[in-house]
Order: sequence, then structure tokens, then C-alpha cells
Amino acid sequence: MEKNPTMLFVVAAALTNEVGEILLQKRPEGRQMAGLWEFPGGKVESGESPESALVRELKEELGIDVAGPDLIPLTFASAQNGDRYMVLLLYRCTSWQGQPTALESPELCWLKPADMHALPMPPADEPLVHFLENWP
Ligand SMILES: Nc1nc2c([nH]c(=O)n2[C@H]2C[C@H](O)[C@@H](COP(=O)(O)OP(=O)(O)OP(=O)(O)O)O2)c(=O)[nH]1
Repeated sequence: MEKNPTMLFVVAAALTNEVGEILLQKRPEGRQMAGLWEFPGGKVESGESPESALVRELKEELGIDVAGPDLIPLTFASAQNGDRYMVLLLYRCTSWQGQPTALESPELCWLKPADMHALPMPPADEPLVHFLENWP
């Protein structure tokens, strides 16, 4: 029997450009947490590694190609998410192929971590933003 059927694993990327800005995308209407700004990513599907899930999500959501080894584990958050408990793994990524394009989201923006407080984000992201602000 599955040991932890209630645990939800989510992977997300802090895609960082050459001036230290990080890409956020707006969650579309009709979805859970619609209108909030998030790090690109999504749920790890059955049988996937976290890294292969994030490579897949970044292709689906932004049209970019990322190599698994370019995803550097950074920190994580844990929080209730609906009726499940979520572990959100955040990776840093500074190298990718292609131009990030909003394929599944109404809007993208590049922001310094200190400026993220001005945007509404999911509650689980608050400690992630705090971590990024204090990260070298
Ligand atoms: N991508 C992402 N998801 C986040 C963040 N913070 C946060 O609480 N979440 C939550 C929102 C969702 O409940 C969950 C991610 O699920 P999702 O709906 O985006 O996943 P998905 O792309 O696999 O979509 P689906 O197949 O389930 O429709 O994690 C974040 O910064 N980035």
C-alpha cells in the first residue's frame, strides 16, 4: 500500500537572469489560486523524478528547454494544499534554451526577490521569497 497517499509534491523554478531578476507567472483564471503570482512549475506525476517533472513543466508552461543538471536544489516549503499536505521544492536555474513565453499563463514578470512582496502570491511561497531575498 502507498505509504503517503496524501502528500503532494510540487516542483518550481527560480529562473534567474543575468541581473538577478526571477521569473514569476500569473496563475490563470479558473484554476486553484487564480490570479496569484507563482514560480513556474507544477505537480510531480507518478513515476517522475522531481527534476524531470520540472523540466517537463518548464517546457509546457514557458517553452524553454532546461537540462536536468542545471536545476540546482535551493530550498523547500511545506504547507497544507486543499485536502493534501504539499512539499514544494524550489530549484534555481540560470541556464536554459529559448525565450520564456507565457504559454499557459496570462502574464509573466521578472522581479528582484525584494519586489515580490508587492504581488499576491500563494501563502506557501512567502518563506521561499524570504529565502531568495537573503540568498547571496
Ligand atoms: N507552480 C507553482 N505552484 C505553486 C506555487 N506555490 C503554491 O502553493 N503552488 C501550488 C499551486 C497548486 O496547488 C500546486 C501546483 O499545481 P498546478 O495546478 O500548478 O500543477 P500542474 O501544472 O501540474 O497542473 P494540473 O495538471 O494539476 O492541472 O502548487 C508556486 O510557486 N509555483
